[in-house]
Amino acid sequence: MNGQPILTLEKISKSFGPVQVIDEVTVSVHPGKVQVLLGENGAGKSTLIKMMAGVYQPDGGRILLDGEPVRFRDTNASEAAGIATIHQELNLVPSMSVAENIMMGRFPKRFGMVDRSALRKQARAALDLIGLDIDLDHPVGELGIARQQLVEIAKALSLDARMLILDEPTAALTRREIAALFSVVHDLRERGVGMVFISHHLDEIAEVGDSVSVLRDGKFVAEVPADTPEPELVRLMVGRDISQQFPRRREYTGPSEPLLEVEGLSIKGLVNNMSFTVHAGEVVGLAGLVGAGRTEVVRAVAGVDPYDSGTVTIRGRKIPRHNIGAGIKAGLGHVPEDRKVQGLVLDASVNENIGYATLASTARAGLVDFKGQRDKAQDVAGKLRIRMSGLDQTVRSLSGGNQQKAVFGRWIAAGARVLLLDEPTRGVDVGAKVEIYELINSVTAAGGAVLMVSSELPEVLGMSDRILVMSGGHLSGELAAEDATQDKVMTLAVRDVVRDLEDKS
Ligand SMILES: Nc1ncnc2c1ncn2[C@@H]1O[C@H](COP(=O)(O)OP(=O)(O)OP(=O)(O)O)[C@@H](O)[C@H]1O
Repeated sequence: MNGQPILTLEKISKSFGPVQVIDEVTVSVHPGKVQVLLGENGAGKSTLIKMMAGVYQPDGGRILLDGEPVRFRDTNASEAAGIATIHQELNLVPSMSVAENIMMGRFPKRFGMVDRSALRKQARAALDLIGLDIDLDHPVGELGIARQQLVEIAKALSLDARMLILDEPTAALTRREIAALFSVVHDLRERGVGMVFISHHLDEIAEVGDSVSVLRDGKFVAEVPADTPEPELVRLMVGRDISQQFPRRREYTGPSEPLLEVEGLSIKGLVNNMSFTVHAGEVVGLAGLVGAGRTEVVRAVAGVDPYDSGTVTIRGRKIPRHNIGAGIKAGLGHVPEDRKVQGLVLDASVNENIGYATLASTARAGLVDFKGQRDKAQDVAGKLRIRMSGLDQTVRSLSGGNQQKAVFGRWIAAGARVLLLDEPTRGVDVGAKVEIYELINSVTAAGGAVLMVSSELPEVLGMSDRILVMSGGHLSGELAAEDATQDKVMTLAVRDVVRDLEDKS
């Protein structure tokens, strides 16, 4: 690539204790270009961007800023050099307004008081940089994640950032929001901003990237153009071909008894009279648009949230509402949408997190069998290929995708018979996705039942035996796997939206 890079990591290495996580990796970020970082979960992408941002210091190699060696002691130093990171967990204060967030730490003053009108003017100018037209006084916490992200980008640009690091920015966005984000990215590229982009969605790479640096096990594998065909990217990334993206197999031949029965489930304003059954050996996909009520159904069934009426029956046992423990006892496992908030004890070890639901099942004669539990955790972590230094590593320091595998592992270890999966492969790389699908197969092959919410339609179509579609809190239809297409699912998903529009016109 021509021209001087903004930033170069040159033969950079990093270890945590005895574990070398990055091994002599070189990567450059050029003005007006989007440099994609690609690699499996745990390959070292986050560690690399943390060194660009001054969160971590490398143990070997050099960082060059405009061709000159530099050392970022902390994030303030990298920010002063014009480098900003847009994290997955955003850094905004939810209760404060859009304008206050953008101007945080640099409120304009007049006669010793905050100059509100100057504050609004400067914040508006920041939003104008990316053509974002939102209410300056709106509390940030009430905006959707996509808009919060754009506010953060506007804030960074108003602080004169000339290089943006976008860490899995599309993971929690809808298609339309992704399109809006990409149009901002294209715009910034025209204006000469350099960007680093991390995503596990290979189809986004050609659309948004210029060049791709592929990492495997902390080592540089190759740098290729962003329009490299996806199968080739996968091969570079995981070191093998993935022949079948959705390897659904129906191996269960036992009786198809109902394992999960939901009758007339209603939550005021969110879910209206949902009834459905999931049988032994079955994967049922729950599809719908964001806000259709899918997660609310799953959380109510799992006992996380209360519901107003209806019943939940697991393996013939009626489960009291709002009672997580009763569900677990009946064989229920829940992989929630937000693993950090609901799924994991971040400062506990992998062993403890996986074992959390298992201790009871491996107890012998009423005694807790720690050794048995540990063996089981080791076995499950191995099957899931959780990349870790050992079972005692804290979950907080695992890479994002490996954290997701740990939540999954808990229920596999506990032998859950009914799995509720809410976006089970979010943040998970293509190779590990197939591993998770294989685990879903093994649960159903053993006579278990799976209810899966996913915003990725190909995943729902590829892995479900039956698809329930929700629209506006209702069950708007059901499709057998053989008959389901993206179009048919979408038609059912927007049914209530269309009806509302017709009623209004
Ligand atoms: N503070 C830490 N202490 C110990 N090990 C760590 C620490 N931070 C990261 N690691 C290890 O470094 C490796 C690389 O992690 P990193 O988060 O960079 O991967 P990643 O490529 O971003 O993965 P993902 O796609 O899952 O987000 C992992 O094996 C992780 O366990």
